[in-house]
Amino acid sequence: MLDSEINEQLTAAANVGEGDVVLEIGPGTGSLTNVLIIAGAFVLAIEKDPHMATLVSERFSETERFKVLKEDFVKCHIHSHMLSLLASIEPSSADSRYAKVVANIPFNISTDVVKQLLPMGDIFSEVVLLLQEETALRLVESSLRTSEYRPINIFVNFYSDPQFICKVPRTKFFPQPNVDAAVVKFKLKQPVHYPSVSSTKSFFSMVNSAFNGKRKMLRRSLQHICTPMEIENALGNVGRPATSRPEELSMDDFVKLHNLIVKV
Ligand SMILES: C[S@+](CC[C@H](N)C(=O)[O-])C[C@H]1O[C@@H](n2cnc3c(N)ncnc32)[C@H](O)[C@@H]1O
Repeated sequence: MLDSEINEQLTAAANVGEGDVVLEIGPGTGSLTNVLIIAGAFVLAIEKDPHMATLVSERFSETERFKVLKEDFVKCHIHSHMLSLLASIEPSSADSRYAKVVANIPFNISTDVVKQLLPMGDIFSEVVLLLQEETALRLVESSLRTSEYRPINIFVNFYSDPQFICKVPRTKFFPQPNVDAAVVKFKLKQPVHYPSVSSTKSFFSMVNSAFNGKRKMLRRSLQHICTPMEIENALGNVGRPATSRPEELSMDDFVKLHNLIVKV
């Protein structure tokens, strides 16, 4: 069972208020759901365990502000569910076209959640998650020239502005796990504000190839795209040395490099 303080922190981090539409993943018995509903939100929850889903649906049967889908988040068509929910709710403010995600997710689906939700800036304004602290730091704080800098950091910054809200020590949980957690907020960019690339698919494919040979220079690891000479010239145009390795390039550098060497 979670300390109620954590549910309050998650709800406050997303600034949940009257009329907000919130997606919750894995409500369990509904302790966070309850805080969200009290804050005035309409909650759409996705719960994989049918028994839990029935329990939580019974718990909130008195309110019209709660709906639960008995589905696995990883296989669920979030986009269509959210669009029909948003269309069914009377808009109370200009911002009510956008929903929020507030969730205390099982840690084993953290990457799936981040990869699925961050590119949904057309329906969500922010995604607030309780993550394992180590994952939170890797997603939010890893920066250039560190051994932790990975394609997922480029992905996170492409689609959002991430913020580490607070650490949640393991002592706040019962039973106590053997890792600490953290609240993280991803403010999602709207699609018009994504960095300008001709194709996101080819952009992330180039970034992944670059990091596949992490210790390799880009002029070697991207040879399947164009010649080493063309890569060196493009790096020069980006203002980077011809011998650059992937961990030396910021997201903006990768965007510029992609636009110079990939013709789609
Ligand atoms: C750590 S979370 C929930 C804790 C709950 N929010 C609370 O405040 O007590 C565990 C819940 O996520 C559900 N769950 C696990 N994997 C899921 C998935 N892939 N999709 C949806 N729900 C999932 C589990 O059935 C369980 O109810």
